[in-house]
Amino acid sequence: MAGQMNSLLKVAVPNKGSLAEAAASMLREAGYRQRNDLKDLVLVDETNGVEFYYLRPKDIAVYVGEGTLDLGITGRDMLLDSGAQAEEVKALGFGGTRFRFAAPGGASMTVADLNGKRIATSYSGLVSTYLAGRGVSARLIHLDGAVESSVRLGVADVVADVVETGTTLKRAGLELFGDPILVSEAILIQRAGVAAPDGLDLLIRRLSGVITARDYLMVDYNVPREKLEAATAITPGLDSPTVSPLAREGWVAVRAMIPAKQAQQVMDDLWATGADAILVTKIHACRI
Ligand SMILES: Nc1ncnc2c1ncn2[C@@H]1O[C@H](COP(=O)(O)OP(=O)(O)OP(=O)(O)O)[C@@H](O)[C@H]1O
Ligand SMILES: O=P(O)(O)OC[C@H]1O[C@H](OP(=O)(O)OP(=O)(O)O)[C@H](O)[C@@H]1O
Ligand SMILES: [Mg+2]
Repeated sequence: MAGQMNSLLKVAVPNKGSLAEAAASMLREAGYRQRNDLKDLVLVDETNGVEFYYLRPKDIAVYVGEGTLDLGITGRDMLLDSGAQAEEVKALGFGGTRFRFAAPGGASMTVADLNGKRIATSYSGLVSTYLAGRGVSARLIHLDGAVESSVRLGVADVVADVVETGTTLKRAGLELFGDPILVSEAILIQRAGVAAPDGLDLLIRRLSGVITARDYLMVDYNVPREKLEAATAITPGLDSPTVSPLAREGWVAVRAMIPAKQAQQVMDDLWATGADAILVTKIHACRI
């Protein structure tokens, strides 16, 4: 198969930071080779026709937007901040954050209160676009990190930063205000306004397989035939559940995929309906 490919698909992967490990794990789970040495800058996976470039996550949209690399994994917040000519192809379901304003006593503030304020952020592009869209005029103080300390240290009145658990903000004595500027997660990006590169469909199918295998479990159970309708209403499956005959008179076996987060509730509900031998198993890989 590799022999048929005339050129390798060039994919950028975060080399460090919050997304790096999760991105590499997802690619590994999808069957791609990943680097073992964190100092490697490039890894060629000839068998799968892909070349991985390990780059700073904030730079990835730039490389993809310029067309030097075909695809990249980065954060949605980073893509929008960069202003690069790249677009989101697929959300990857990890690295979830919110991008928020916060200030001391922020609980009583609104976005309109930002007029004339100094806002510290590492995402100046994202914040200036947001403020311009709302007719707010503020001074942006660009910092590379540890933005939460800027207010205490007197260089800013407000911060606009990535929030995951909110612990860092709380420690700095800051309170959130306004709607989230952006809900972010890791995404796959490609150059905007050009045809999809060869190999994109296959990569997406593989990544989708990993996401589905993480989000769903398989449930098997036996149920009296007269309870089948009630039971399959609880486990409709993605398409339709598989129903098979059982040697046991009047009973059938059912198999369906269920959302992993609801597994315990589904088992309780099935049991209450009269099902038994309820088994939940992990999906290792799939193509849906
Ligand atoms: N807990 C988190 N803190 C920061 N960013 C996170 C977190 N979880 C997910 N992300 C996402 O990861 C990306 C930030 O990547 P970045 O490489 O800046 O991470 P980092 O942990 O801040 O690394 P560093 O500060 O070492 O550069 C953004 O898309 C952000 O939304
Ligand atoms: O809401 P939390 O769960 O507390 O996580 C969010 C914090 O983590 C990140 O900082 P990081 O550790 O990357 O340091 P940095 O600011 O120097 O990038 C981010 O910039 C926030 O400060
Ligand atoms: Mg950081």
